[in-house]
Amino acid sequence: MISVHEAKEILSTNPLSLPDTSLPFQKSLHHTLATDVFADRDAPPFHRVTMDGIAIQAASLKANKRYPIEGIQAAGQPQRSLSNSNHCLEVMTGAMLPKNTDCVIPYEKIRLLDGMAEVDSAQYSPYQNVHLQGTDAKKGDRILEKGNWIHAGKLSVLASLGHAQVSVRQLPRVLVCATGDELVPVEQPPLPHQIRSSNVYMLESALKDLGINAKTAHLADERQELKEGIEKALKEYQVLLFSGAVSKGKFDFLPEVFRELGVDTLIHGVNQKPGKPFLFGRKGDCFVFGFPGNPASTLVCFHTYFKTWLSNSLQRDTETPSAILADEVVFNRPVTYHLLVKTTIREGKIWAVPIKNSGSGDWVHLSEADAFLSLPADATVFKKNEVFPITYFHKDNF
Ligand SMILES: Nc1nc2c(c(=O)[nH]1)N[C@H]1C(S)=C(S)[C@@H](COP(=O)(O)OP(=O)(O)OC[C@H]3O[C@@H](n4cnc5c(N)ncnc54)[C@H](O)[C@@H]3O)O[C@H]1N2
Ligand code: MOO
Ligand SMILES: [Mg+2]
Repeated sequence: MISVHEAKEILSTNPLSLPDTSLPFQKSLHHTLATDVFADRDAPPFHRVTMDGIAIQAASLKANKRYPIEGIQAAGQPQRSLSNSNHCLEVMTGAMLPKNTDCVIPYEKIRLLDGMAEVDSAQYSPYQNVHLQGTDAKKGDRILEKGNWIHAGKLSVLASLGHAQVSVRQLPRVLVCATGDELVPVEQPPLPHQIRSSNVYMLESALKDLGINAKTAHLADERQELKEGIEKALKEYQVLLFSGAVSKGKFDFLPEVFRELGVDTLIHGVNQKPGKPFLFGRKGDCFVFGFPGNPASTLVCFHTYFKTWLSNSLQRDTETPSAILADEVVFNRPVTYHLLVKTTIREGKIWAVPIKNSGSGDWVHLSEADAFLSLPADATVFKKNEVFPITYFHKDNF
């Protein structure tokens, strides 16, 4: 059976080819930038007032000096000019610093009386409380890079730079398909031998976190139904995510049906726990992921394989975070062990606390985990304080 590393190699040599597309910037959230983005002007574009108060010339300051007020410079008004160096203009946060002034004194440090502003002290220097033009970026500077993931902060940069349309990598059309005769819809009371379908919603939600609005389906453990459903889906979607029916059972028809439909199975079985029967294949430009049906297996394989593969296909910049194991773990089998954990931050470090659970079918304790550590196959004792790669379930980033 191949290792996790070998499986990832196979995935990385079979990327999905995704064209670039132009989107209104509000719709670009969670997409990957396809171009660098440059500043169209300085940031800030003018000397920006940072406190509500008065603007004066710093050189004119004396303790208890009274400045006649010439008027108000509000945010959004063209720049005013101070006509007398012993006068002041009231200024509001976000306004242009008026011409012939170089310092802002906040209202809390002055008294307003009869059209005058009296200052407390002379302890102000030039450009105090002023955000100087071009401090953060100069016109032409690169602000965002191709491959950046667009989150709320980056989306606001696109707005600030006037990118009403933005060039991004297209996200794939994905179908999430549950399999199994035992599954009933959430709204339906299950009979004693039935369970509620949950993995499909788990995958649908995990995809939403990546900006992908997937369609969902449910196919019975019935060869012909599976064949017809999948044949159609292979033509309509770029990615099919299945949960269940990939192991050794008499009704685990997926591997066989894929073969019959001409899907080239590139991975079936990985030396890992959970998720041993994981399957990956392709037919032309349509890619197929068969996640083992146990809920923890489905979720761990989604993150380990699908997410990594998508990020690679999108040429997105990624990080490989790690965390400190908070308790010793012994695992006596030579397989990669994806250990469910809950993370906490203590003394500025990320600690991973193992979640006790009864195996990959235990969805109750799965919900307590926010990540998993991947413990290597070539060791059995994993000591407290050792550092291992971590994958987060809920982190926005890849
Ligand atoms: N003889 C062997 N048996 C099994 C092996 C093996 O190697 N040899 N592998 C085990 C492992 S590991 C796993 S994981 C499971 C994987 O099974 P399948 O992918 O074939 O999935 P199913 O048989 O369809 O279901 C397994 C389990 O998961 C539940 N399930 C499935 N889909 C959903 C869903 N959408 N929502 C909620 N729960 C779901 C299903 O009811 C079963 O309980 O096989 C082991 N067996
Ligand atoms: O390895 Mo399976 O994925 O645990 O039940
Ligand atoms: Mg099975």
